[in-house]
Amino acid sequence: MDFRIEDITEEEIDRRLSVVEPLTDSVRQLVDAVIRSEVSDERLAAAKEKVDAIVADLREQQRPGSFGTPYTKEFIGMPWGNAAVGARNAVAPPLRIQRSPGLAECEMVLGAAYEGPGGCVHGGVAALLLDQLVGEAASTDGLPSFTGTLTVKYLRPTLLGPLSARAEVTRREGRKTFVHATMSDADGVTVEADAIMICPKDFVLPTGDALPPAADRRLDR
Ligand SMILES: CCCCCCCC(=O)SCCNC(=O)CCNC(=O)[C@H](O)C(C)(C)COP(=O)(O)OP(=O)(O)OC[C@H]1O[C@@H](n2cnc3c(N)ncnc32)[C@H](O)[C@@H]1OP(=O)(O)O
Repeated sequence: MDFRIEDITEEEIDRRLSVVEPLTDSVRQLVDAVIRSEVSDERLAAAKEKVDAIVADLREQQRPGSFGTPYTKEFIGMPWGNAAVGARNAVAPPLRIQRSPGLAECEMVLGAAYEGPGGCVHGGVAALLLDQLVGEAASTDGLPSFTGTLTVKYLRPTLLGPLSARAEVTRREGRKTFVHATMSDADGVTVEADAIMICPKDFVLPTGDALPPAADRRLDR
């Protein structure tokens, strides 16, 4: 796992985000436009040429493999490639997660890129987002927790559009944290999930350091 340390300030994080987040948003717009565009085949083919040129430009300098999760020395996490919340990942819906002890919540608008059955959210996307949320809720005490088991129950179709999601810790037993999560539309809960999150035994950072005290850790931003 890549938890490398990057020695930068919060101001530098903000500066980098101010550059990449608008780019990621534009790529999200691109994805949505490709799905829904009804322009001619010729214009679609011309768009491909332009996109290929942008890709070639960006690939002139790129890191090998994935983005990983760098941390500052103050243990602020930068999971910017994350599939659910990555600031540089256009696949991730633009979630803004609110955290308080044992609780993670967010509101979102899921559009055409997240479709499963016609007009409805893909079940795997709902599971992805709830998986992230249970991880965030379990980690609000600063202990990194991995999903051991995630059980998802789809109560009724979730229509694309404005939605909210919530995950709450229900109990802790040693390294195990139990979390209940829901996804809801304006009429109530559409998907619910229960997770057993586990803090791996003897967790140490790849730098060889033990984790700092929980109060000093901010696993995400
Ligand atoms: C802020 C960040 C948010 C991030 C959100 C993202 C969430 C994710 O998607 S994480 C990625 C998906 N999950 C994974 O890849 C995890 C892969 N699995 C593993 O790494 C390990 O199996 C891990 C860490 C879950 C458990 O390993 P380990 O620490 O060795 O567990 P182990 O010591 O055997 O067991 C500890 C306890 O957990 C239980 N347990 C172990 N595995 C599981 C499991 N899969 N499900 C439920 N319980 C389990 C054991 O029964 C044991 O219970 P008890 O103490 O009561 O006997």
